[in-house]
Amino acid sequence: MAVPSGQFEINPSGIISLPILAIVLIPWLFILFIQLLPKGPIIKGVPGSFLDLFLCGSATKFAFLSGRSAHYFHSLHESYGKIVRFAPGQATTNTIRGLRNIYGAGSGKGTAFLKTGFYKGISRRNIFTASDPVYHASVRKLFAPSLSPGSMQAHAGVIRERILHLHATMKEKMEKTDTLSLNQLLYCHSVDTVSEVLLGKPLGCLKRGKPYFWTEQLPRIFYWSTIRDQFKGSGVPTMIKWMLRHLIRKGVRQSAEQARMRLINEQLGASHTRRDVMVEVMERAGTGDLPVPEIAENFSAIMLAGFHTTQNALCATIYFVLTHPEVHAKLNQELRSVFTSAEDVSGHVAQDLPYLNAVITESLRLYPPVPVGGPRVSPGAYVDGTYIPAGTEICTSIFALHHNPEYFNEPYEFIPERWTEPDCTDKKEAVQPFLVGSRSCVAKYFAKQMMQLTLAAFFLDFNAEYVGPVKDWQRESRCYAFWELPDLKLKLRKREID
Ligand code: HEM
Repeated sequence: MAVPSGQFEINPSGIISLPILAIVLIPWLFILFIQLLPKGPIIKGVPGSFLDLFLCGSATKFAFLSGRSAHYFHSLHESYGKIVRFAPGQATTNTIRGLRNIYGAGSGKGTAFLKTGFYKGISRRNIFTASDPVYHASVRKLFAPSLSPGSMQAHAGVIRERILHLHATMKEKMEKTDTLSLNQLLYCHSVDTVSEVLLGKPLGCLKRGKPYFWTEQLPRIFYWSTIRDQFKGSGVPTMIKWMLRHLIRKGVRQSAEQARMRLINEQLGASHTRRDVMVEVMERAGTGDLPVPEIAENFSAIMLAGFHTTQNALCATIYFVLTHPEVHAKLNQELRSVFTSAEDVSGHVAQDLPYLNAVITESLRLYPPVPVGGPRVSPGAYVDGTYIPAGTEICTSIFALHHNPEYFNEPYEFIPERWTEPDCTDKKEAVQPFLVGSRSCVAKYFAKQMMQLTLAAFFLDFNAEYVGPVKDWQRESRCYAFWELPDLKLKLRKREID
């Protein structure tokens, strides 16, 4: 009988019979199961899914693979409490004390919760991936002074120039259509701004109309690093690595790295027209003992860490403001009382605007760009009253901490007034999107300044309306280290200044 069009004919002799499939599959699954059984210490007294314990943390693995890890960790805390086992040798906390115990612990030998092997899978040793506290401290000492609040003020003018370029690009596009998707534009803006402040050269992504491939590698690298971490010892990562190398994307990661290092090395040799971060760092490096290739590797790491994080935060804040008309009106009123347009936004004034900063902090609370806290290895210490044996992996889920109902009234609501009303009883110190301690975000003030200036300028220059399909920004986002954002589709009009 002829098979209807669009369907495949099934040849019964051509398919593998069920018993043969079972003979092959069952031993393979059994070996995989044995390989994935926990090899580290068992955490006693920490609750978690009983079923998952015997299924090698497969629910967690699925959550990571499907981009639901932030929500999954939060739901584990809702079911099991403040410290939860999310895989046989791995635990998470969602409390302020837990956060301080893990990330605020000293960096002394034997007392610090050091970064886990997960980071080694991301790239070579640098400020972000290093677990050795001595090496990390030497790099941090070299870069941190140029990213302090005092130093950042000197870059406000450059950031404003980038913003004006962004607005000019948007206005040009608005001549053809009044509806724009801002995701890529804000990504290009973040890349150009971060590279200009750090290296003294905007990469020209906005001008080009799209990012360079190598600027977008980090989420993929994080994704594969997570898979490697979750499936370590099972042979699965080796198989995937082999397939990627030989069959699919031969050398993509390598050429991305080469392109990035070429740019940095060019800038190290170029003459700079202003005192950007690279000029300052190289002056300081003259008296230290970090070789130039190591400094270049660190510039690369710092730059990459800034691209997606700031774009995530900018997009989310614009979405939250535009979907809350009363917040939008209040913010406009504050901005217009001190600035006329994007041309005159200034870092000094923006940093002291209470409502603008409340909007930013509330957005970072609801939608922290790094939602699942960085994993650390316990040195054998108490975390919020529970002993976590040496060698166990533990983290604070920032998303779960920021939504902890013990700390926040209406934790799922966007309420900037939490940060301005003196009577508000919410626990403010529970909001730590940049983490705390010696491994917290080294560029926190840079990120904040970029947000203050970019957002102030956007709301001053445009009347905007959100016209995208999303009703719940958080639920509709996938999380692979950073968020994979929904479409920030806006209907825009240039604001007439009266
Ligand atoms: C809103 C924006 C940002 C947020 C929420 C954020 C958040 C974070 C968090 C949570 C960490 C700790 C990660 C971990 O331990 O696994 C971190 C580290 C780091 N961030 Fe950011 N970040 C932002 C923007 C930036 C920018 C703009 C840059 C650079 C231009 C940057 C550079 C770094 C670096 C280099 C580290 C590693 C610091 C160290 O270990 O000493 N970040 N950031």
